[in-house]
Amino acid sequence: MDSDSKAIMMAWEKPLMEAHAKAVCSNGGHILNIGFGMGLVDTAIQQYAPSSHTIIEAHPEVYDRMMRAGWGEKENVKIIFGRWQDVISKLETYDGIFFDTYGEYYEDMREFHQHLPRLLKPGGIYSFFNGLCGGNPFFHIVYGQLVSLELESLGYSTQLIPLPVKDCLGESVWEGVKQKYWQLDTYYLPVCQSMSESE
Ligand SMILES: C[S@@+](CC[C@H](N)C(=O)[O-])C[C@H]1O[C@@H](n2cnc3c(N)ncnc32)[C@H](O)[C@@H]1O
Repeated sequence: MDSDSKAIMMAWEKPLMEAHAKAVCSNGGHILNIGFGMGLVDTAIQQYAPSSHTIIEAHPEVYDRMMRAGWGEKENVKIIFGRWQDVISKLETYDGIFFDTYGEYYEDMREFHQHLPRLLKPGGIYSFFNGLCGGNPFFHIVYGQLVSLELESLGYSTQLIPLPVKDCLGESVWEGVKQKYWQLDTYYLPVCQSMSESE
């Protein structure tokens, strides 16, 4: 929750983050996650014991919380503090990449996608938190198509895997929250792969 009671990440997303982790860790190897938040996806990634697990986080309070929780001492974890835009030159290549800087704009994610061909190894899997227009079923599908087309122009095919979320989302989840950022019954989990690999 931010200082204005606007939700930016909530515990109901745990099963979704577990599904994202499973997708990006399906080849094992070296994993990159951008945006630590509550650490849900990173906790799930750790369960797959990747060879290396790089986390980029920009918010000083989130970074402090990560350090206090011992993330800095995990053997296979490398934490890069800063905005991904400012630290991208420090990155290597990865077998799995997850991107969730929710709070940033679509344009930021779009800019990140331009770096995928350099960051994602051949055969690697990319996924991102698909909260695009999560309050409107029509525009959510439109955005899903748009981002798939943009990724296609970079050489990636995108599968949007439907996951039912209605049961995780009773009214009590939103008590005290100003803006429901998600109002749909189905979450479409993106799984992107180079088109030459997925043929
Ligand atoms: C919604 S949370 C991520 C939640 C995470 N997927 C989880 O499983 O808990 C978004 C995170 O991205 C971070 N963030 C936002 N913009 C960023 C940027 N430009 N570079 C790096 N981190 C950023 C925020 O500080 C926040 O911790």
